[in-house]
Amino acid sequence: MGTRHVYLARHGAADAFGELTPAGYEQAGLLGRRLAGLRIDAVWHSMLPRAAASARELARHLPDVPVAEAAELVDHVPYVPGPEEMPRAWAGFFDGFDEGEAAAGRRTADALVARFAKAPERTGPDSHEVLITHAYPIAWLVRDALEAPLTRWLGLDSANTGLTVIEYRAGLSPTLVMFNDLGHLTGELRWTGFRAAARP
Ligand SMILES: O=C(O)[C@@H](CO)OP(=O)(O)O
Repeated sequence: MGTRHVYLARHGAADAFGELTPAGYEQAGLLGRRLAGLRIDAVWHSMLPRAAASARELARHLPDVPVAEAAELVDHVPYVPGPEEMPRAWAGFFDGFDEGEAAAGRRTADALVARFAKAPERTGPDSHEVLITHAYPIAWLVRDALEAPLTRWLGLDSANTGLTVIEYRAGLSPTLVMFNDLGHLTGELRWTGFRAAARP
């Protein structure tokens, strides 16, 4: 049965202007080395500079693999919970979000799923794509794969270059193979840009 292998990663660490930092380049290079042993058909990236630079850097380890922008991978808030489903801890986060922004985010989220989260034909060939994007689109694709409630994208954070793998097969629920794996990073690079409060 044809399997669509999707390797998702958040870009490397970025500065306050959204540009990749030296540590971010190192993280992206290490992710490239990790992926170098795999068959990869294409690298797609968000149009934002931190994602585009990460994709180019990791692709140095993937000779002859095409690298291209995909509009659906842009950073966006995929779903704004309604008042009755809003987790209390997140309520302040959505202050100032108007309906137009929420609708635009939802359209992008739908387009993201339509393009990258669909199973191939049952008899189709395997495919292997790397997507370099942002924390919220990754959270949305994981939520979609788990068929979890729409609000469940909240709290599914990714570290810089954290690797998430999802496999899609016709007629089956998607398989979440790994989430936010940092096995390619060592030492301080594991923690650069990491947002969890429990940093040692
Ligand atoms: O700002 C953030 O927290 C995330 C949201 O997706 O963006 P980025 O992964 O680009 O840092």
